[in-house]
Amino acid sequence: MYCEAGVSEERLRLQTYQKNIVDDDSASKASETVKDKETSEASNWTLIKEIWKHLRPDWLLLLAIVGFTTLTAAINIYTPIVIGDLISIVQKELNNRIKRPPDFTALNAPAAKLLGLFSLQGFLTFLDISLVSRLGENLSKRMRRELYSAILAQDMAFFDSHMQGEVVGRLTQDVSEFKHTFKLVITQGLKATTQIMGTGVHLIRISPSLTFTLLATMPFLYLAMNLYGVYLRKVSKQSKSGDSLASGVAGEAVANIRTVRAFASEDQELERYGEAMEAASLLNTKLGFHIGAFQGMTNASIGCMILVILYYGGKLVASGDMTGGQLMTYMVSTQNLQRSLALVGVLFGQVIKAFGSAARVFEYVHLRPDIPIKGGIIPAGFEGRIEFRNVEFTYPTRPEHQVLRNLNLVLPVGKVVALCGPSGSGKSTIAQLVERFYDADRGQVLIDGVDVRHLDPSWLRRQIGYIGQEPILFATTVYENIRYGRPDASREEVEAAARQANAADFISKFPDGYETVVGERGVTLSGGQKQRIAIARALLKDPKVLILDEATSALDTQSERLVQEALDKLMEHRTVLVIAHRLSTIRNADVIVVLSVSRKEARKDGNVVEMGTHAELMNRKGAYYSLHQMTQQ
Ligand SMILES: Nc1ncnc2c1ncn2[C@@H]1O[C@H](COP(=O)(O)OP(=O)(O)OP(=O)(O)O)[C@@H](O)[C@H]1O
Repeated sequence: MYCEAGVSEERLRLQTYQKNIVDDDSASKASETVKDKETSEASNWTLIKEIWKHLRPDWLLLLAIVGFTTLTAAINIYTPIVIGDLISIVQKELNNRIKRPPDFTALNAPAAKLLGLFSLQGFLTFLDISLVSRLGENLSKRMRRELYSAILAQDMAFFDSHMQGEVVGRLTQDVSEFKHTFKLVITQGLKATTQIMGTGVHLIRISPSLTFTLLATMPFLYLAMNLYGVYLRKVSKQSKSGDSLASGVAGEAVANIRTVRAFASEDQELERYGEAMEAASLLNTKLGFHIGAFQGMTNASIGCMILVILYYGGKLVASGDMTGGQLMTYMVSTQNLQRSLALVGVLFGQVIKAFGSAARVFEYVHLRPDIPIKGGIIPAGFEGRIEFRNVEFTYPTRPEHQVLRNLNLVLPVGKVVALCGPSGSGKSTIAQLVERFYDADRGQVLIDGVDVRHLDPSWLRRQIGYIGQEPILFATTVYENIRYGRPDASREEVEAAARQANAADFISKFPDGYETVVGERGVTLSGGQKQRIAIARALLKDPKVLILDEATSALDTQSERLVQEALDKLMEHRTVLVIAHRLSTIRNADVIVVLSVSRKEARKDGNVVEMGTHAELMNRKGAYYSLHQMTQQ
């Protein structure tokens, strides 16, 4: 069927994928799927440019935050100086207390200054946090929008080879993680960096030679951090993929909980999730190891810096180029510097992770689908003649299995063409090619004589109505579900479509009528009810071409009668392609096409075994006749 095909391949792919990411060190290799064109490693610079694109609309807000943060950092550098002044006054009064009684009024000025600084600092912190929160939300909103629109624009081959949970995970987890780190970097990181620079200047003023000795070691440290950072980013991306795959496994089971329950396969699902978690946890542990090593090295480097100060500063004091007090002040300032550097180190680890997340977000954004959702010719009129000319087709996710071979088929305007044949013979595939969910590998699918590849896909899909065996409804009201067929339809048109589809009666019996919420995928409705809502939706869409994929096969006789009646109305004056297993439903079709899975049976080595009306095919006593006899037994 349309949606369920390829589930087993998906699992196989998942297992291979998990094995890859554990065995293989290369994140890009791990994320390769059959039809994966995702770019492996976007450079940091490209990522920064992407992020900036989403930040630019808020540049004023960003500037204000940078200004406020810098001011907060300046206050943090200045406050110890005022505290020092205050201590000096106390010290002075202490020294003079033998000569005269202490005069505490001298304390008022620095105390008032401190009060002003603390109040300003509090106010700036409030501004910073609230503005950064706003900026982060705006940024993540834009990223999510762009990512979601990129996901929705992907072709079916993409959805065949990516797990639902993994795709949605990028939209939720990855964007959230990026947003969280972004906010931290803008507030804490910026402040720490400014403090590092401010304290640095302060240190140069105290002792230029000692400070330059320290600075000389910096480029080596920077280079080492950068090199290790590149590697960390790769490991981080792998670990994120592992996490997403685990959520994908759980998401799939929860989405298909009815099947899981019916097969009592809860334990099996738990085990599958456990395996995925195990793989993810191995990768996360590896990441933790490297982040630990990175931070350990940062701390050790800072310790070495202190040693340099003591050693070199001690020599300066001994040679009379520096006082003991100055060395003390220098040490205290470097302690502040060390704290800021440690914070930057911690943030650096987070930034590495966040870059991994951003890379995963923008990976999909840059993925160009082979079949776009829009663009191309929009013909002035549309008759509805469909032709398959020498079509060959293989699903991209299963290149070794050719599904359609030399298929030639015409769906005349306003006629009903029925496809029958064994399971796997390609009936649904033909329908998917009409909708251009996939492109033929060779040959052409022509709509009114124009190759579908030249037509605007969204225009084409608007001309086609599809009713499947298990209609998918959205978790909203009956009314909204019907109106999905034509969002600008009026209430009267929606109700008229429901009446035509034999749905008005049961809808009016619901206490909330058209406002009844149908639950996820329409679970609160019966199969026949869902089917009639889907028919009402299709009636409202009023398509020229209709595809009925085993639309009544899952229903009981009573329900089938109601649905069939509705379908008969829907089929009037349209080109209809019926996919059927039960031959009873296609007796009246204008043309019946019998397909085969095996090459031997088919004409000219293609898929079609026989073609004709019911009477012609019965007289021929060939494949259709045999199928008919089988269903009669
Ligand atoms: N998305 C997909 N990716 C890979 N292979 C697929 C996909 N969908 C279907 N197939 C394979 O293509 C072949 C034809 O499938 P299709 O669904 O068209 O058959 P069908 O005649 O409609 O079968 P059924 O009557 O069981 O619905 C099958 O071998 C199937 O496994």
